[in-house]
Amino acid sequence: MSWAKMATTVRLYGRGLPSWVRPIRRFSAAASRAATVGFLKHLPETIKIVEVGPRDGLQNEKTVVPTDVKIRLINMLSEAGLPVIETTSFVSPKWVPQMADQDEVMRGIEKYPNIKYPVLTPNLKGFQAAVNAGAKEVAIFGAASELFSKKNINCSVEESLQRFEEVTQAAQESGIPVRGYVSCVLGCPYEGNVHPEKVAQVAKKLYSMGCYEISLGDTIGVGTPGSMQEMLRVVSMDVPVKALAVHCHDTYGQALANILTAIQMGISVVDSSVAGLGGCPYAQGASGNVATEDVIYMLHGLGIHTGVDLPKLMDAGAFICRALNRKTNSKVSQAFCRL
Ligand SMILES: CC(C)(COP(=O)([O-])OP(=O)([O-])OC[C@H]1O[C@@H](n2cnc3c(N)ncnc32)[C@H](O)[C@@H]1OP(=O)([O-])[O-])[C@@H](O)C(=O)NCCC(=O)NCCSC(=O)C[C@@](C)(O)CC(=O)[O-]
Repeated sequence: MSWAKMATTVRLYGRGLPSWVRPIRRFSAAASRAATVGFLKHLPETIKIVEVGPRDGLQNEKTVVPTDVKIRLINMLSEAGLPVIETTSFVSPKWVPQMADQDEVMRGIEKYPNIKYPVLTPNLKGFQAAVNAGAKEVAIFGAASELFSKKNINCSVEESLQRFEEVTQAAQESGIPVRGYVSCVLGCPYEGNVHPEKVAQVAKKLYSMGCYEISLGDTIGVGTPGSMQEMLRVVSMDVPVKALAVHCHDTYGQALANILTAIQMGISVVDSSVAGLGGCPYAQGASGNVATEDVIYMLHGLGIHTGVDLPKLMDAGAFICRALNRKTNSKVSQAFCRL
């Protein structure tokens, strides 16, 4: 089925449905019932999706993605109703050449009033450049693993926290909200196992610096519902669960199960990437982030509100996959394509 036909077909979802969609709807309805009466009854009513495709999704692409393609992608994601779209990063172009057009991207996108467009800033230099380019929200990114910190941002965890302190202070003075990331929360490509206590320590420091939300990254996608549950149990003793988000890569196919585990524990913010694009350049072997389309399909099936229009999101996924000459990693988009 062509993308155009598929998009039209998907738009029918919820109205006069063709026969092949009905089983999907029945599954969704059954899941919604399970959400209210059964073992899934403690789910939040609303989940905020943080779309990281334009940044995390593209940063690892070997061929430079043209700036106008990035801008169009972000505009399509805005049209699809994503409430937060991580737009680019103000890091060294020598380290991550793909993000070297951060200024043009920030200035070129259409900024919808109800949507946030945060950017990554590893240090004060990045923060100042981001503000000059019009950023209204930034994110700092640390790790629960020493070796990963060194490879990713060229300093120890302790040094990174000192740099982040400078950023959060400057941000507070300018009234700019800061989000914090902790990478390698369920395993590190260089150190292996990571103790939940170490994750909690870093998360607590970022939170006490003033980060309004801490995104816990399973950078290499090795976690399982068991390790996710244990890590969240420990971290939520130090940081309120309302201030936590999960950021799952899907290397071992565990991302949706891990997200479901997290939301059952009260997490109501989930990071994901359109078409499942992504991977950190300093985490070899890690595959893409969980696909936003698949997360939305699961959440809507559970009767959870996200405000995201799935057909429009799938259009954005189709657009970027065409531009990258790549098949989508979203199972939902693949399934609709086969229909
Ligand atoms: C952090 C640095 C900059 C330190 O890099 P450094 O080399 O240690 O920094 P430095 O202070 O020694 O400066 C060296 C050069 O970089 C420049 N520089 C210094 N700062 C900046 C800046 N902000 N923007 C632009 N340029 C900068 C600085 O001006 C200088 O330029 P030169 O004099 O050589 O021409 C570097 O290591 C870097 O850029 N790393 C990139 C890290 C990155 O983007 N990683 C991917 C994102 S994290 C991720 O994907 C994980 C996450 C968040 O998704 C969650 C998960 O999945 O786990």
